[in-house]
Parts: sequence; C-alpha cells; structure tokens
Amino acid sequence: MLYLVRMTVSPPYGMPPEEFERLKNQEKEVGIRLQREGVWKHLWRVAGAYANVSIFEVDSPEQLHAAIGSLPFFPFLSVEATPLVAHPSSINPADNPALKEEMA
Ligand SMILES: O=C(O)CC1=CCC(=O)O1
Repeated sequence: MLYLVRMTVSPPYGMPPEEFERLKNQEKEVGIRLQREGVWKHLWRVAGAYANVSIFEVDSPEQLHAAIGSLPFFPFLSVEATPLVAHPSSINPADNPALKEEMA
C-alpha cells in the first residue's frame, strides 16, 4: 500500500547546533536505508519550507508507523500520511496496476 507523507521538521528552540547536525546525519542514514529497502519510494523537499513530501510503500499502517517512528527526527516531526489508490484515468503503468496487466 502506498502513502503520501508530508513531514515538517521543527527542531526544538535552543538545541545546540552540533547536536542538531548529529541528528541530521543520523536522519540521512536512516532515510537512505529506508529508500534502499524500497519502503521510501520518493523524497522531495517542499520549496521554501523545512518539510518534505514522500511516497512510502508498505504492507500495513503499522509498518508505515514503524518506519516513520524510526527516524531520529521523529520527536520533532509533524506528519500527515494519506493512503493512496490507483486513479482509473492514470496512463502511467507505474501508478495504475490495471494498465500493467493490460500491457503484459
Ligand atoms: O530534511 C528532511 O526533510 C528530513 C529528512 C528526511 C530524510 C532526511 O535525510 O532528512
């Protein structure tokens, strides 16, 4: 199942910059691992904001929660997750499994 996820990062006021850098590096490592594992399919920066929009592919809402909860920034994130289904008018086989079957 696919989810559109928006994460907004709000580091706590007064966090020492070196501590923030350490967390940011850890966040990057975990984010790259989740992408390599195929869970975090797309990752985009929201222009003008300390936020991202992403596509996650998981087997369950629990797996999504575990993935997001494993992020070092988790305590400082506002997260909105929206489940997605294929749009019947999509002509992109990657987004519409029915087309993939037709083309096979
Ligand atoms: O900077 C962000 O949007 C938060 C984040 C997610 C993965 C990563 O490397 O940073």
